[in-house]
Amino acid sequence: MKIALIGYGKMGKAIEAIALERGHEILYRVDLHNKEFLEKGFLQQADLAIEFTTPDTALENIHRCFDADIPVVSGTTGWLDKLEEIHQRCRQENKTFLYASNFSIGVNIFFEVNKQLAALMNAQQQYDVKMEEIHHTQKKDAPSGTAISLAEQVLERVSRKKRWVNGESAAAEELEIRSRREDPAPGTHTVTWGSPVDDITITHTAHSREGFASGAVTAAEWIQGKRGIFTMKDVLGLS
Ligand SMILES: NC(=O)C1=CN([C@@H]2O[C@H](COP(=O)(O)OP(=O)(O)OC[C@H]3O[C@@H](n4cnc5c(N)ncnc54)[C@H](O)[C@@H]3O)[C@@H](O)[C@H]2O)C=CC1
Ligand SMILES: O=C(O)C1=N[C@H](C(=O)O)C[C@H](O)C1
Repeated sequence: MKIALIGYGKMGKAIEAIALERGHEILYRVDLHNKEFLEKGFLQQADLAIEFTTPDTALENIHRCFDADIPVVSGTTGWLDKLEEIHQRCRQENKTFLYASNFSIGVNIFFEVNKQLAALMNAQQQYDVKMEEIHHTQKKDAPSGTAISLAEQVLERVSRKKRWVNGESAAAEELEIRSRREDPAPGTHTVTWGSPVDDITITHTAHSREGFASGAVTAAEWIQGKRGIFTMKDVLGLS
C-alpha cells in the first residue's frame, strides 16, 4: 500500500514504523509544516490516508481526502460532534471512511466486555458506575475518545444514567468520567461498578502506542477496495 500519513507526531511515527515493517510505502508524511501535500494532486497518488492529527484539524483533513477520493482511516479524537457531517458526505458520494476512538485489539475486546457488564447492571440498581482515564500530559482533549465510547456504551444500556460528565459528579443520573494526566501513560481506562457490599472493576492498560498503531495499519490493509463507513468492529469481525 502507498500510504499518505496525515499527522507525523507520536502516533504518525508509531504507524510509520509498523507500516514499513509490514512492507508498505509511506508516500507523504503530512504535518503542520508541509500541508501542501493535502492538495488533491498529491493525495490521489496514495492508496489511502491514515489520519492522526488534532481535534481542530481532523475534519478538514478528512474532507481533503474525500476530495481526492481516497479511503481514510482516522483515529483523531475530540472532533466527533462533526462525525455526522463526514458520514453524510461519505454516504452521498460513496467514499470510504473508517473511524475508531481506539484501534487496539485489547480495547475493542474491552468495549465488548463493558457492554455486557452494563447490560447486566441495568437491573442492579444498587450499583453505581464511574470511569477514569489516564493519559500523558501532551494530550489535548479530555475526556479521551475511548472514555467517551465506553460511556456511550453504558448510557445505551443503563436507563438510570442519562449523560456523562467530565469531572466529579454527585448526581445519580450522571456518569462521572475523571481524567488524569501524568507521563508517560499511553492510555489507561477503568470502569468501576460499586455497591455497598462490593465493587467490580475492569481496566485496560496500554503499555505503549504499538497496539494503537498496529490496529490502524491492520484497518488500512482491511479497508482496501471497500466503499462505505466502517469501524474496528468490522475489521475484527465483532459486528
Ligand atoms: N484512535 C486511536 O487508537 C488513538 C488516537 N489517538 C489520537 O490521535 C491524535 C494524535 O495523537 P498524537 O500523535 O499522540 O498527537 P501529536 O501531538 O504527537 O501529533 C499530532 C500531529 O499532527 C500534526 N498536525 C496538526 N495539524 C495538522 C494538519 N492540519 N495536517 C497535518 N498534520 C497536522 C501536528 O503537527 C502533530 O505532529 C489525538 O487526537 C489522539 O487522541 C492517539 C492514540 C491512539
Ligand atoms: O491521545 C492519546 O494518546 C490517546 N488517545 C485516544 C483516546 O483519546 O482515547 C486513544 C488512546 O487512549 C491514546
